[in-house]
Amino acid sequence: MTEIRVLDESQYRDHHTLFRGTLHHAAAPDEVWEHARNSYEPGRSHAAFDGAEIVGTVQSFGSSLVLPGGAVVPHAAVSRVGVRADHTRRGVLSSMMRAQFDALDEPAATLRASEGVIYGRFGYGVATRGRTVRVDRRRAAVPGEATGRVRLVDRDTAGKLLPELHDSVGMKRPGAIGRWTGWWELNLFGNIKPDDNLVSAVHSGPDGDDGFVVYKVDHGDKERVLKVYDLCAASPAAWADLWRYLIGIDLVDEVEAWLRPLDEPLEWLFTDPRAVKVTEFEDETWLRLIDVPFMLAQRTYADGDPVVVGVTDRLIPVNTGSYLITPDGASRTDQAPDVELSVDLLGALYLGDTTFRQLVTANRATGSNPAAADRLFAVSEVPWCGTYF
Ligand SMILES: CC(=O)SCCNC(=O)CCNC(=O)[C@H](O)C(C)(C)COP(=O)(O)OP(=O)(O)OC[C@H]1O[C@@H](n2cnc3c(N)ncnc32)[C@H](O)[C@@H]1OP(=O)(O)O
Repeated sequence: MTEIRVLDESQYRDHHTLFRGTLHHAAAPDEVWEHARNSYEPGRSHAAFDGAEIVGTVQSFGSSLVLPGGAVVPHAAVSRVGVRADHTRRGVLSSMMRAQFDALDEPAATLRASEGVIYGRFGYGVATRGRTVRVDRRRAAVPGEATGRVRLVDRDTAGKLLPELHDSVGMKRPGAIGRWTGWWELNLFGNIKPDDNLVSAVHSGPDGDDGFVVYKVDHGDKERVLKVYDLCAASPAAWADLWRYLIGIDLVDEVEAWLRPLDEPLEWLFTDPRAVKVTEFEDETWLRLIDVPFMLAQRTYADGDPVVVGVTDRLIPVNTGSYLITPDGASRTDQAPDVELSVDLLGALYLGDTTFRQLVTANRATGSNPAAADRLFAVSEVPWCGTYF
C-alpha cells in the first residue's frame, strides 16, 4: 500500500535521486545538486511512499501562461514524474496525479511528456508543437541590412539580463510560460560544465535591448554545428538580425534550432528557401485545464455564431458540463452541446494548435458542425512555448 505525501526540504534530494533513477540516471553529484536544490519550491513536491521508502515522485514549479488574446494566468509547470521500476503499473502515478491536482492552486498545468501514451488519461493534451530546423550556413543569406546591433554578453551579465528580457520579450505568444528562478539556474547558467562554451548574445534596436539568443558550437567529426538553445525577439527586425548574426558566424557549417515555432518563417527569411531543412516535428506543451470554466472565460474568441461545447472530465468531475462560447466570452449553460469532447482534447484545442474539425475527423470528438466552433476558437498566431523543462 503506497501513501502520497507532500515533502519537506530534508526530503528533496531523495525525491531528485528517485526521479533521476526512473530516467536511468545515477544520483546527481553534489555540484549538480547544488543547482537542482534551488528548483524545489515549498509544498510543490509529492512522493509516493511504500513504508519509509520513496517509490514515486511528482513536482511542479510556479509559473504563468500566455493565453489567446494576451491574458496571462498562473500556471503550474509539472515535472520530475517518475515511479520506481519495481512499483510501476499498479496505480502509483494515478494516485500522485490526483493528489497533485487537489493541491494545485493554479487553473492550468503543463508538462513535457517522456512518452505519448501516459498523460491523456490524466486530462493533458498536446497544446503546442515545434519543429527542429537545420540551416545550411553557406546557402543562407538574409537580404538587406541589419537594423540593430548584436553584442556578446558574459555569463554573469546574461544571468541578470536574459531573465528580464524573457519577461518582457518572450511572454507575447500564446503558449509562452513564465520562467522561474530555478529554471534559469538549472537549464542555462548553473548546470553547465566550465568547458561548455555556451554563448549568449543580446540584440538592441531603436528602443534598447529587444531580443537574445543562447547557443553553443558542437565540433563533430565532419561538421561544426551551431546549436541554438534559446532565441527570443520582440519584433521581426530583431528576429531577422539575430538570425543574420547566427548565419554570419565563422567556422560553422550548419545552424540547428530545436523545437522552434511551426510558423517561424525562416524559409521566407533566407534568399534560398532550401537552405532550411526541417529534421523533426515534436509535441511540446501538454496542457491540463484544471479549472475549465475559468480558463474558457479567460481566453478571447473570434467572430462567429455561438456554439455549445460539451466537456467530460473523469478526474475533476466539476469541470464536466456544457459551455456556451460566443465572441464575447464563455459561460456554463444547460443547453445541449453542439460539439462534445474530453478535457484532454479541450486542452489540445485551447491555445489554437488543433481544430474541432481535425478532432471530429479523427473520431476523437463528436459534432455535426465543427467548423462553427473552429471559427470562434481561431487564433492568428500558432501557439508555442519555447521553454523546455
Ligand atoms: C513530466 C515528466 O516528468 S515526463 C517523465 C515521466 N517519467 C518517465 O517516463 C520515467 C519512467 N516511467 C515511469 O516512471 C512510470 O512508468 C510512469 C511514471 C510513466 C507511470 O507510472 P505508473 O505508476 O506505472 O502509472 P500507473 O500505474 O498509475 O498507470 C496508470 C495507467 O497508465 C498506463 N501507463 C502508465 N505509464 C505508461 C507507459 N509508460 N506506457 C503505457 N501505459 C502506461 C498504465 O498501464 C495504466 O493504465 P490503466 O489505467 O488502463 O490500467
